[in-house]
Amino acid sequence: MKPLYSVAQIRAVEQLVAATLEPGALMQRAGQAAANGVLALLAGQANRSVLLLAGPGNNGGDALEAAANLAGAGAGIDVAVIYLAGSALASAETAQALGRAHDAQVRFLDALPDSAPALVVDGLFGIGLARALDGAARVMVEALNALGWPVLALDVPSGLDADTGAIVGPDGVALRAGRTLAFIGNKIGLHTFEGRDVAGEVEVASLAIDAHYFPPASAELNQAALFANQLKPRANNSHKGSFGDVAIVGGARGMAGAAMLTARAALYSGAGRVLVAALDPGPAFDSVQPEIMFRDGATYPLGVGTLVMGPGMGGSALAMDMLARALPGAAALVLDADALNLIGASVDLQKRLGARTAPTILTPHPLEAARLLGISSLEVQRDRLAAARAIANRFNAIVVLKGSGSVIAAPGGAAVINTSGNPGLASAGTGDVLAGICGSLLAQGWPAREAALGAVWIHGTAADRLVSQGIGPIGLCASELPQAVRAVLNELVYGTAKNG
Ligand SMILES: NC(=O)C1=CN([C@@H]2O[C@H](COP(=O)(O)OP(=O)(O)OC[C@H]3O[C@@H](n4cnc5c(N)ncnc54)[C@H](OP(=O)(O)O)[C@@H]3O)[C@@H](O)[C@H]2O)[C@@H](O)CC1
Ligand SMILES: Nc1ncnc2c1ncn2[C@@H]1O[C@H](COP(=O)(O)OP(=O)(O)O)[C@@H](O)[C@H]1O
Ligand SMILES: [K+]
Repeated sequence: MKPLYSVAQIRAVEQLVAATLEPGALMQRAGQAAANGVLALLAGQANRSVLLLAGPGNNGGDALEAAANLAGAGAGIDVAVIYLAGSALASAETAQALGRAHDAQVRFLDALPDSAPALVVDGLFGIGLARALDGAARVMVEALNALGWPVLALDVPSGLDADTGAIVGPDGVALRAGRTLAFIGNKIGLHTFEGRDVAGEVEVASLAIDAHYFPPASAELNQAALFANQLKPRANNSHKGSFGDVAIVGGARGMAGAAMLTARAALYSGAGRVLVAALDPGPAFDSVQPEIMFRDGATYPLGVGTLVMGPGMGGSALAMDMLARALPGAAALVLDADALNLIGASVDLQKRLGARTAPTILTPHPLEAARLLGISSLEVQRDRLAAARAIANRFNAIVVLKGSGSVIAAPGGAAVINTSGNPGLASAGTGDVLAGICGSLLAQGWPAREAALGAVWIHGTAADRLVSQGIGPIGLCASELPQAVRAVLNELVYGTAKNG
């Protein structure tokens, strides 16, 4: 498991452990871990200067401890500190760390130096950040963001909400770090919304705290281990019926492409047979992918198999009627795009959705999630975990809240945050592909939660693979994903993929 903790949980662990140790011991461990991290990053570099920013609280204390350690490390490092003391008295631990930094002959500066240090260490604010950055801290963060000097954030990049991944506002700023060294445990907000961009690569320094001090994690990071029990090699004696039927219900006039992308994704991720139940007579076949069959949506039986409803479905009376018929049925459902918008606008459809007993996956992007919850997309983004959980609980379904750091939530269960994927996916049609993978895995017998976890991980990993081959992120097309999805899935099942 790759656990994620809330700030409240980390605080509780900190209190329990601190009571068993000498005062300041945890801060000293954090400072030592930070210094070790800096030394590792400086290995082999000619530039040996490090600038540490220390804020008024204990995050600042960590930076001061790290500065003292680096100055005393005998590694030829030029250590400079900018200490932005607050109006209130520093904690005893931070005051002690300040004394150690002075004793170690660390240079204290009043302003940013003229030339770039090898590394900036951000100890301005950690989990105690209570409001948007202002005054000197804000000026410094804006200047550093403009300069683009490499930054190692201690615990949390200053300005970021460690619970939600939002930049603390209103009108807030956060220091963009290339790396973050999280203390005690990994934090939710480092991995979703703005968090991935602001925190960069995240490493955890547990400060030698024993596992028994930790509560059950409030979330975890997605990894192949979470769905590995479904990755089964195929029997020789199998046939197309062994791997399920997926019908894509969509493709209203002018939007056939969305349904085609979903169908191709379902095919390339292993469904036995893939059909498009089209809302518009449109094309009779897909000339690129002739394996896909086409049916008239109006008469298609909606009560069996696996249906992916929504891609290019539109908001017509027929679309509404098909949803009303499918929701009470026994078909496993993936509901995406227009299906979600229709449900968001209809109390009757919402009731039918909530009453379902067959497997159901909802794949909203933030605006679709907002419509389902009757709030704004900004509110969804401000707490993505809470939004995904609320939809899962309200509609008794597995939910994938899409976007950077997609959140997968199950009713009453812990949420999972996905780490694969990149901005190459930020183009029209990639969500249709995701819905197709979800439907395909459901049709192959995966339980809904594993299907969602697997689909999101594979979809993101496929995009990462394409980018590593020079295909994107700029200009990566949704139609390029299915073949990469096939490669990733086969490697997972037949053993050569990294189970990251
Ligand atoms: N305790 C321990 O054992 C350990 C703690 N650890 C470390 O401590 C960190 C948490 O420390 P923390 O609680 O002191 O909070 P921190 O993030 O330093 O900021 C709070 C300070 O900032 C102030 N302030 C807040 N917002 C502000 C703003 N916008 N603009 C200006 N000021 C603002 C606030 O004062 P306020 O003005 O709100 O009264 C307060 O002075 C944690 O992330 C980890 O790095 C590790 O060493 C492990 C052991
Ligand atoms: N910056 C990003 N990083 C990672 N994944 C992303 C990013 N932007 C978009 N995605 C993913 O791409 C897909 C986009 O889906 P969606 O918004 O529904 O697009 P569409 O409806 O046009 O297909 C989702 O799976 C989403 O998580
Ligand atoms: K910080």
